[in-house]
Amino acid sequence: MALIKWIVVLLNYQRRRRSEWVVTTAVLVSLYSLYRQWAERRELKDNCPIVPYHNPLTGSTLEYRQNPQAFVEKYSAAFGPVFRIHIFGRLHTVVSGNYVREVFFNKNFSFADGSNKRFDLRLLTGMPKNDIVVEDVRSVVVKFLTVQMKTFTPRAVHYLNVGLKEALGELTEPKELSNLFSTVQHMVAKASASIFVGLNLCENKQVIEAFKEITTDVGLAFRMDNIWLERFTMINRLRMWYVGKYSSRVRNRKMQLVEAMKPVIEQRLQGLTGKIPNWSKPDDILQEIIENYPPPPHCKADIYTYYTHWMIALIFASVHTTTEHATIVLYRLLEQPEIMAELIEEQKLVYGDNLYCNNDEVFTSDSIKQLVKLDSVCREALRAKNEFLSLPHTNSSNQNIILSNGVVIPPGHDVLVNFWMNHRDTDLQKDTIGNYNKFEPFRYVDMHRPATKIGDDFLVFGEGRHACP
Ligand code: HEM
Repeated sequence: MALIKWIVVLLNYQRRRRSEWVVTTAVLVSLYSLYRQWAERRELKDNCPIVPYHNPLTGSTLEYRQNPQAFVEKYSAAFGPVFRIHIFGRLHTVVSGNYVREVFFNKNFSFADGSNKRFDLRLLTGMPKNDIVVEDVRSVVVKFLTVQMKTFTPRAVHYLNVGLKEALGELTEPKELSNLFSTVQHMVAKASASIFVGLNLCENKQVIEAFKEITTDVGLAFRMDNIWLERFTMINRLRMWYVGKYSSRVRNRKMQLVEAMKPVIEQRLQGLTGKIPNWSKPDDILQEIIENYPPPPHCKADIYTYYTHWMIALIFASVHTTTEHATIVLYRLLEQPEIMAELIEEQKLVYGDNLYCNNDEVFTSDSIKQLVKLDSVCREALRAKNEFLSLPHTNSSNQNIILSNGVVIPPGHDVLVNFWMNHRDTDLQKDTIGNYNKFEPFRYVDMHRPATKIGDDFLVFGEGRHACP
């Protein structure tokens, strides 16, 4: 009996200690957050309006997440193109209208630093610091991908078709799908792999799995929508580092890619030294990287992992983004199926009988440019997509940046781009149709605004020095 009493006392004591810990931590966290807010607001001594909020710990985050469209419309109408909000645990400045270019074109604003606070690819996938820098990734895309569009376009079209057949089988009769994303994801992964790692590796199931899944794996291993945790940049960086180092989900996926690529990299390195008779240089991005970007002297990763990190950087830039945006376009077409007939008519005009003769070579970048109606559907679907406050940019310099209206952005402070309002701004949008809350498929026909033309009125690919190449 005495023993039971003693155990109960001990358990109660432990429970009390645990609650004391929880309460103490909560108090410290709250005090720290309040102090940070006070310090931030003291630093921001301009007259920029701040969206009112009642709870100093959560700010406007819940209101924004509940209905982002209503939120941005309400406060843009109330405060104009530049205002501040307390969101995601910190004060941010929101910019819209022509002010967005003051952010995109200023070299002291960094998209990489802004997005790394919430999603640092290097930490999350265990890539050593400085082995691969974003400027080099951009150069690779510009020098070896954009320039070679003529060669790569028919290949991409071919492998999109192969991917479609693999995902759905031979389509001899209509098939019902529960969603489009996974089919498009398979198609995009297949086409991207054919260009990034080449024609042999794109037949490897493990490689395609990794191309498809690695972004989701990282997203599942690291969730950044915890309203209490998101304010702590350092703790979140630690969490990201932990995922990159210890998450078995991420590590296994990475190893899957390394193991598949190892023999191919080995063979290519030997081929370059002339040890393989009749070896011909493969025509893909991996080959260009092997030849032009050898591991830097400080690189501690083995050569296979180093080149795999390159592919991971390219996958993160391209596979999920392309899948998501292509899916958005397809859903818009499903919403208004009557548009299809016009698009098929346009394709018949451009390609004639070639459309049905299974010859991917006819899909050149020049012929695709003639599909102006399809292009307009793509641009319009992306203009009208559900994106609100995004593309965070941090002032990465050690001095204040002053916007042309006098608003001061101190070092380390983040700016969010008001994507939603710019895409509906009647001063910026130049077409004659108007009605920007509606999807108008042929809004851009004859407007000389193809889906690739970026600007203040179309921010899907960013703008300025770091716009999507
Ligand atoms: C629909 C698909 C895509 C979308 C919506 C998209 C969107 C974006 C956005 C918003 C940025 C940041 C721009 C800025 O900071 O101003 C970006 C940067 C970038 N994108 Fe894309 N992207 C797409 C596809 C691709 C593809 C296929 C590649 C090729 C590998 C790619 C490579 C890059 C690179 C390398 C950067 C970094 C540029 C830099 O920092 O200088 N993207 N993209």
